[in-house]
Amino acid sequence: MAETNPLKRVCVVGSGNWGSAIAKIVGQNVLAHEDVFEPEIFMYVYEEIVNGQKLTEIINSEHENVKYLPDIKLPPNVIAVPDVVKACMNADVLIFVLPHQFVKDTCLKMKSFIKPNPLGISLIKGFILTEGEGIQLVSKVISEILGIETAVLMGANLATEVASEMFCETTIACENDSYKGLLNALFETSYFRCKVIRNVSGVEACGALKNVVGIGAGIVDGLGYGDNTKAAVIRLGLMEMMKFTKVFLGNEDRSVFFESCGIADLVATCHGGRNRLLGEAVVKSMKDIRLLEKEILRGQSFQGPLIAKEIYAYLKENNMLDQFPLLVAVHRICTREVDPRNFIDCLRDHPEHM
Ligand SMILES: NC(=O)c1ccc[n+]([C@@H]2O[C@H](COP(=O)([O-])OP(=O)(O)OC[C@H]3O[C@@H](n4cnc5c(N)ncnc54)[C@H](O)[C@@H]3O)[C@@H](O)[C@H]2O)c1
Ligand SMILES: O=P(O)(O)OC[C@H](O)CO
Repeated sequence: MAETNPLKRVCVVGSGNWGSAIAKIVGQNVLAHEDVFEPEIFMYVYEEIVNGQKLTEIINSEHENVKYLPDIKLPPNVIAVPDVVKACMNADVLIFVLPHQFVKDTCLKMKSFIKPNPLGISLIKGFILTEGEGIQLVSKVISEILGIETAVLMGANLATEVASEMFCETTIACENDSYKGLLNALFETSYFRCKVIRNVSGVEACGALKNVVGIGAGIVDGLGYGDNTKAAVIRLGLMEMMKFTKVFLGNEDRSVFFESCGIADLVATCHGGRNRLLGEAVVKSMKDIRLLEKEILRGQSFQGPLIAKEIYAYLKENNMLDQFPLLVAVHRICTREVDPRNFIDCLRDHPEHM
């Protein structure tokens, strides 16, 4: 009888700023739990040429993702693989950490090649908008395409700070309690404190929505307002996040907003996130946001504008635009339909004040 390997093989699907930072943690943790995991992990890298060399070759020789997470060494047991099928085919655990617009295509490529029942974990903060189907949670799309159970991990986790081992917390959500030990073994470190809860959809909604509020925080920074105004953006943004989660998901569990994925991630993003940078840039320059993304992030991506568009489509279809003025204004400012200077009116006239 063929022997089955009891050790679990882990694959990280994605290798941007956050993908590389989490690969560092997971790479170290699989070595610390050699009775549970295979010692090597594969990291799927969307191949590109950097300084005349393939990025996968640079990562595998220098153990550094010089483009997306420079100056941070990855453990040598993190192996960069340019073919997603080869990266995922023997995996028992699939960690998804791609910008959400690439999730569907990537999962469709993986679909026929994965093992029967791997556990998926999505670290992706976004929604997926499909023509005719509306918006969906990323974890749901992964689960539907691949036929797997998908947990989520979201929190106040600016990747560069995590990679530099500055203390932070995160929230993991999984409906199946039996995975709790495995999830802690994969992700927890002395500087990355994980709390495992059950509310998958609530945690994921927080992760997506805070990116849009983060742009709003950048807009008030760009307009020259101070901390009180930013606090108003955070508060009104949080109220809209709670309301959206209730109407979109029927999820009324407010406790999730007090976890790291909720208020903490909102505060971190509104102060130090890439989406905040975009909001500020949109006020100071009339350039198209895709050009700003290229100039400011040089390959990384702002997820906020796409998420704002996805939310806008949902609200429009459901005749609820007037109930979410902050989320709607961010979308209209990003598309240049509305002058950023009008953003303060939307805060002043917000229904929360009525
Ligand atoms: N960066 C952070 O601080 C952070 C923290 C928490 C969560 N997140 C979330 O993690 C997710 C991934 O973000 P990131 O920061 O790791 O990425 P990133 O924005 O740094 O980089 C973009 C990535 O997309 C890849 N890519 C480009 N075209 C592609 C294609 N056609 N197919 C597949 N991949 C392609 C690039 O190679 C690169 O790895 C997002 O949902 C983001 O919101 C980011
Ligand atoms: O840099 P941002 O705005 O994409 O936010 C990064 C993380 O989501 C913060 O937790």
